[in-house]
Amino acid sequence: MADIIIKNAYVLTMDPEKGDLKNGTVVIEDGKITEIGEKTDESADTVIDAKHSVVMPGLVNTHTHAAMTLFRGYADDLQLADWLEGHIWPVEAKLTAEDVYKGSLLACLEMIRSGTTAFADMYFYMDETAKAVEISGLRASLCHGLIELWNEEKGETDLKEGKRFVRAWQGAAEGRIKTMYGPHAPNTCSEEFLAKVREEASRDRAGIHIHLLETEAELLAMKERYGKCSVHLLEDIGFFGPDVLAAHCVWLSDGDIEILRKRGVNVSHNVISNMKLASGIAPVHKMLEKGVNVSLGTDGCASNNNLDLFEEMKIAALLHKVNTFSPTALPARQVLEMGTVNGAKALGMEAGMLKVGKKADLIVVDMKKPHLTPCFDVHSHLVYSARGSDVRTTIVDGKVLMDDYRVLAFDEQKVLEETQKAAEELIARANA
Ligand SMILES: O=c1[nH]cnc2c1ncn2[C@@H]1O[C@H](CO)[C@@H](O)[C@H]1O
Ligand SMILES: [Zn+2]
Repeated sequence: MADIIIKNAYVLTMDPEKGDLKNGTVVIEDGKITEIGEKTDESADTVIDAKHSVVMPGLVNTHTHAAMTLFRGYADDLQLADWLEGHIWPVEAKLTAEDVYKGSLLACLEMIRSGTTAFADMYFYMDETAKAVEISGLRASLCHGLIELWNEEKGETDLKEGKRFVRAWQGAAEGRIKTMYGPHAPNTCSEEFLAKVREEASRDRAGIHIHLLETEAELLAMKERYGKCSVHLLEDIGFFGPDVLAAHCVWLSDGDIEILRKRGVNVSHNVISNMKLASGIAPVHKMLEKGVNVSLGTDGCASNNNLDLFEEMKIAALLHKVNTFSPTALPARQVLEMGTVNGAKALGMEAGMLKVGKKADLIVVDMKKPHLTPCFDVHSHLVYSARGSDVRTTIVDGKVLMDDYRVLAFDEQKVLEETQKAAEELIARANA
């Protein structure tokens, strides 16, 4: 007997060998996909009728700061340095562990509702984010943000906490939580510190999540300090490898792209954050052409201002078209790959594709909506017309987290009320 059967669905497998099934069935047992086909002889405790719906792999958000939902809409329309140093960091200084728990739980709620099944996060009080992930049922790769700022003592304290976190949570929540090291960026951490982080990560067999060449200011500061850009600096200290997740990568030269490709570095493209903070346009089409693994991230809610990866897919597809003056750049299918397969690869997760043996991390998208009618091409609809709010059912690790728009993991109203209150109190403390 299986656990869940999803029937009567348009099955978008994202598996190039299998393709799509117009009217198919997906069988789930023990957290994994055990069967995909036209029909099944199995029976199950839970049968989901997915008529007029698409079943697809859950989306993977490869760069966010979940608890920053607390700052949603708090500081908009500012220069990045002013935004971060003048507005966000002063409020972050007043954050408590409880705030981070509430903000993270709200983020998990938003992700469950908008079809994200896994995410990569870098922040502080990460035990709290891990607890929120544990309760919500999502999958995540988490790290404590290390912001050394050339202060040896702070570097040591941060690294110690980063290590404690890596060891405490690796493989937790029945394997749904992975941990990484999170040096903030090459222009906020010294060369020596970055080398030390690399060493510790290798020792612990944990990956590394870092912001990389997000702004031109970073590029200029690096050239001034080291006479080379961030990518060359990291290459020279042996930092790169397929376990590195680099967020943004906006200001890359062709030579930098070649280094990232050669080292198998995973790049998280955070198109909305880059547009909102006017950081620039990442050379995504070039990276994809060269074979770099590029996935999608929302970044935190202070620079987005939501966690809806459907929006991210659409805007990525559009921006790179206008930027290259080529309407054939980043077609819908490729953008779907970025949101699913590539994301799962970046986080080293056996998901991102509906295939027998893969983790049962999947979503059901309701296609019986005015903005999704008529439907000629499901891929096109998912990228150009659908929204996160069209997701009706979210399943992670074979567990139903949202069933036909009803969130089961926790009390949704309570999360909304408590986070609103926590955010108001936090801002009041910061302004006191
Ligand atoms: O786009 C960004 N660029 C640089 N830093 C960021 C961005 N978004 C969030 N943070 C900051 O990164 C730290 C995570 O540990 C936090 O201080 C967060 O505010
Ligand atoms: Zn970020």
